[in-house]
Amino acid sequence: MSVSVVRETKRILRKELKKWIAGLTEEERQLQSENVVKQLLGHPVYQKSKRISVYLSMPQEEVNTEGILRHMFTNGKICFVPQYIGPKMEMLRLHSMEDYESLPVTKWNIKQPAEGDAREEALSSGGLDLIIMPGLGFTLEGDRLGRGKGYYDKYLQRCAEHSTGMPATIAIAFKEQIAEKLPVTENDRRVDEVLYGYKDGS
Ligand SMILES: Nc1nc2c(c(=O)[nH]1)N(C=O)[C@@H](CNc1ccc(C(=O)N[C@@H](CCC(=O)O)C(=O)O)cc1)CN2
Ligand SMILES: Nc1ncnc2c1ncn2[C@@H]1O[C@H](COP(=O)(O)OP(=O)(O)OP(=O)(O)O)[C@@H](O)[C@H]1O
Ligand SMILES: [Mg+2]
Repeated sequence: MSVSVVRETKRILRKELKKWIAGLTEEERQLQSENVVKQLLGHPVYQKSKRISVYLSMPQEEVNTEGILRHMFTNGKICFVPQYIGPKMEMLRLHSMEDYESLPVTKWNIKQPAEGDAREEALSSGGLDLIIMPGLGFTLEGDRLGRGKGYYDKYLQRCAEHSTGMPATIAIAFKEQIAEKLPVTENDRRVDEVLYGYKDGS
């Protein structure tokens, strides 16, 4: 597939996946979120990680990460969250649930630290052990379709070039976000593992 065909295919797939997710009921999304968060909290890679980046979920669109935040703050993990400004994304320190609640939302309805908010930045303060990855679609081999700005691909590229080294990556998803195959280019980085929710709670 040529680069432009991949780009167009990704665009169509993003639209389809957004529709799929929007078609789930609130209850289904909540049950799957609880299930996949439980899998993550029991995962040995999460358990041994200290410095962890987690995305702040968009209501109705993504696996809800509030349970992860609560667990991190009560279990001595050091929490970093994305801040995207223009083409660039950083991971900045988040201190508590109160800190989380007080964050402003971006024009895409994502909670994040305001521009100019002076916070510890992950790569200049020791790097990350684990990144919990958002996205619209995933394969079980770790291919990932994001929201189309390349923020995470570029961030992982920076991590790879940085002295603190490459963090582990675990994606969390609704089972409806799992695809057999996804179009990818050479900039797309695979995630180490994809965890997804089961509606029956098993
Ligand atoms: N919760 C959460 N936070 C996150 C991400 C994410 O996927 N989930 N990101 C992961 O990257 C970064 C933000 N990524 C974004 C990617 C696209 C658009 C956006 O403007 N989307 C529009 C228009 C797209 C366009 O103009 O081409 C849209 O979707 O309608 C916003 C943020 C950082 N924070
Ligand atoms: N490491 C990189 N360096 C430079 N540009 C990159 C890099 N990774 C991705 N890009 C560019 O970013 C744009 C969006 O990439 P892509 O369509 O893969 O986004 P995505 O993976 O869906 O988004 P995200 O990573 O933000 O969730 C593409 O034009 C791509 O070439
Ligand atoms: Mg990509």
